[in-house]
Amino acid sequence: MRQAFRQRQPQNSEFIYYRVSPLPSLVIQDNSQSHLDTVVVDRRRKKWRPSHPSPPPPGLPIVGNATQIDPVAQRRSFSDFADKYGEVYRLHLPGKRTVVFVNSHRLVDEMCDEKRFAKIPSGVLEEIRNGVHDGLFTAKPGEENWGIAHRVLMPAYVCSRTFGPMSIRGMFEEMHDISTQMALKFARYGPSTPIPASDDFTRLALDTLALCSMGFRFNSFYAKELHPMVEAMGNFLVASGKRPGRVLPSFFYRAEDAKYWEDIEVLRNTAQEVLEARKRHPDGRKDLLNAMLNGVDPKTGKHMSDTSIIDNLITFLIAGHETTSGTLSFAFYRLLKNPDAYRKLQNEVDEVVGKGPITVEHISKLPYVTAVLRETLRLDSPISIFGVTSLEDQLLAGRYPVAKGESCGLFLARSHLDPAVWGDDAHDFKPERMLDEPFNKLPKNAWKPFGNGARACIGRPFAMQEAVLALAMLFQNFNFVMHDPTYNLAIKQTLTIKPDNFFMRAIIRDGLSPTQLEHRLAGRGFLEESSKSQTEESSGTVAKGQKITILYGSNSGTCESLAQRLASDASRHGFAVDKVDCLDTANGALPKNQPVIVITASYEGEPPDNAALFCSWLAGSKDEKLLQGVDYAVFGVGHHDWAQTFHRIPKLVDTKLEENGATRIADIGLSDAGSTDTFTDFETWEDNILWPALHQKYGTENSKDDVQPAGLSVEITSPRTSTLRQDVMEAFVVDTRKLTADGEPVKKHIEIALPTGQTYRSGDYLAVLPINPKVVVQRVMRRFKLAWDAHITIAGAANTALPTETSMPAQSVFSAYVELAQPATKRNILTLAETASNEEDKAALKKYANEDYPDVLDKRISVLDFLEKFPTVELPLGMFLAMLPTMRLHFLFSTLEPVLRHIDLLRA
Ligand code: HEM
Ligand SMILES: Cc1cc2nc3c(=O)[nH]c(=O)nc-3n(C[C@H](O)[C@H](O)[C@H](O)COP(=O)(O)O)c2cc1C
Repeated sequence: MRQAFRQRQPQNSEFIYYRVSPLPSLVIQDNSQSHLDTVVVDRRRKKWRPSHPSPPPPGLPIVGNATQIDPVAQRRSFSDFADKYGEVYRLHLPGKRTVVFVNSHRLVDEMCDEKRFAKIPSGVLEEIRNGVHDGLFTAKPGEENWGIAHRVLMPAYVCSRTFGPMSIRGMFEEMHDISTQMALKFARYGPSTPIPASDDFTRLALDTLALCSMGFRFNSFYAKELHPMVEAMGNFLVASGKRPGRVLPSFFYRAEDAKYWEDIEVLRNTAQEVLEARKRHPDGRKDLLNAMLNGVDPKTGKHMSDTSIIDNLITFLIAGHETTSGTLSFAFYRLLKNPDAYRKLQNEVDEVVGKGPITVEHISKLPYVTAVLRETLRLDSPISIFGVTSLEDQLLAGRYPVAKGESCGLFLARSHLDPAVWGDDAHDFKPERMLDEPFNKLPKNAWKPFGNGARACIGRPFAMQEAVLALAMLFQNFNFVMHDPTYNLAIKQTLTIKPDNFFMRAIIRDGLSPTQLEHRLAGRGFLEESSKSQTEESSGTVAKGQKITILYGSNSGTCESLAQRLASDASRHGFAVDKVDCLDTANGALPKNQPVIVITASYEGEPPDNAALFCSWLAGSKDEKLLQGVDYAVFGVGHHDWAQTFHRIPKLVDTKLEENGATRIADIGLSDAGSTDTFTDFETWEDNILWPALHQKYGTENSKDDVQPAGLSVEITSPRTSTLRQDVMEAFVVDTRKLTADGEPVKKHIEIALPTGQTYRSGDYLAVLPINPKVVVQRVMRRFKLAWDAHITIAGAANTALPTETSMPAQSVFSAYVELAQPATKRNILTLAETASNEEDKAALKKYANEDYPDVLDKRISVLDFLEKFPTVELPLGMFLAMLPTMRLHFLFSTLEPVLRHIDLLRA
């Protein structure tokens, strides 16, 4: 039985008794109580006064707060709790488990005291332990293998030449090898291809770890399929994440469990093969496997056992890949959202590394790059929470009780924003606060992305060297832009967190081709290329005319469409468009020997999202020779409502380009979107100012043959008939007339012009592939609560004549591909009855399917009619679609003689 203990309440002079569960005592579910709601009152004293004003998260019996934690976004749930309950709260989980979460620096600091709290793997870590046992990450306190591995490996991780048999520095070349693969992949994608940041950084981290830890190449940048070990690891981690949340008896998870153990076997067998191969063919590689094989524990004199080596080989992959890739992905996101930091980082790389190859000596000379990573790890710690267990019954901050053996979570996503440490701008990305001097003065335990004490991350120097190298190499050779400039951080959570759906584009700097970049990265000097494109670059001309670059800064699309319009006009004026893209793609690199036309807006006096990096670079440059040789013209769009900053950005770009040595070839054009038509203003500027100035400067002239605006190349298809495999052609209805009086059943005279090549004789049938009336389609959209522009994609394996694996507007599907008016079949109605939530509706529907079915046929009651009549029916859209016949031909019979190529019909 655990010890009860006493505390004097600050608010009054009474003693109250806390006893920590699971004692036979009363659990208070009282709103007046502290966050730490498991405080239990001794039965003798039912009265208990709060030590803190906020209530705990109210939970449900048995499952406690489990249902309030979003299983795919736990971090968000914990943040919401932190908003509501402050610096500390306790959650109740199934199995009478409780976890105390701390969100402030002062409480994290207390929990970092290893005499009071220790890491004892539980939850997900316990599941991972099934695969890697007492490996470093999942070992329990006091396990011998942890001590041996820790002491053998610590020197290997120390980032200095003077320590241990090998060091992280010795792994630089192999890290460089994998970073080069990634850089070349970016280069070969080209500037327009969206790069899935998290995926490519995961490839980088995995391949680097496998190569540096065991000399093994996953070749993720080349292989389409994942290596079996990588796949098994992914499955194993996902399963480990799910297993702690199980609520049913294990019998129900037999298939999942079998797969889980199978994946563990794949991981262990692969690691074992690597180990045995190394033992058979020892080499002098400076990798972790050799460090583990050859290292001797200075304390016990023991070597690591084979099992422990295998456990730790897998552990490195698990602990090191998502964490490092998440850090790099977040760093890119933060840099792209903070142009000043982006520019400072790139300037530092340019100054320190220059244009030559990056060497290991550069790594420690890039303080700003390091600061960017530290600041990223503060705001977006990939492991945003780490756990410890209380070693005794104790009070936090002298007032919050925590029981011996109770689990605790140090929630870095909040403690890293504590204004007491980070100030009011804690949410801002400011790498300056992480430069060595301020960083070294931070309060103890304020920055904990790598965990704590003896159980802190052993891979920290490895990860930092790898990440600094990747950032330096990428920024030395590329500029980056967000693929979607309006993207805002969304988090994907697995074991760690990473940006979800974050895509960027990479534009090679210095006008290099991918081949030239390859030479530079390999330190082989500059490669003169004799390719056609290089020759064209220097002359500035291509077969179709003088090259022109068009750049836009645009959030809501006006300036982008003006840019596209200018591009489509260019050929008529003797110019060939080299590039139309956002201004950020020209950050630090404006082309020479060709005119550059800039079209941009302003937002609250700031640049549009896709021009921020460019403007930051330009505003920060004061070198009248920097842009010599660049010819430019600017058109700006603004709105007079923003009087103080009206046209601020286009005017700024226009003057700063000139100040930095570029030549203005036409006067700035400006349009006020609030008072005139911008497109007309633009055309006037184009025709009266821009093209004449360009002709004068470049000696070009308007094309004589191609005087019409180019327009877009358009292909018209009509996929419905081929998808539905109906051999019909388009015919025009020339005339329709109603032949019957109002109130009588409608009869119409319809006159149709036959398509070319079609003949018709009296008595022939006419087949029509109809379209459902708009009002009926609207009824479906309403019943299924579909937005007017909703799209539907039917999965490929479905048995249907409808198009699959293609996103189609729902309106088109319901208008043209399915029969909506078909009377419901008995089976349809019985299915509807099954999905009705109300017993009366079920009974009524069953009656329709049986004795009243003739009525259904008589009145042609469709599935849609039933759905509207019985709102309690919850039919999934997919089932509804499956019930409907695909649109078929309807046959009409003509009563009259064909007249020339027209036929006349009577339609009843
Ligand atoms: C930026 C990248 C990384 C971050 C943010 C990170 C973060 C962490 C954190 C927070 C812990 C403590 C977990 C806990 O207390 O439960 C940890 C432990 C660990 N990490 Fe890392 N890690 C990173 C990279 C790596 C790499 C590259 C490796 C392998 C080379 C690695 C290997 C380990 C190991 C083996 C442990 C367990 C140490 C022990 O308990 O003795 N980590 N890491
Ligand atoms: C939130 C907001 C802020 C704006 N701020 C300015 C401004 O500071 N100066 C200005 O001249 N126009 C301003 N405008 C007007 C836009 O620049 C103008 O609507 C322009 O056409 C937008 O171009 P885009 O569609 O290419 O993004 C602002 C518009 C919005 C919606």
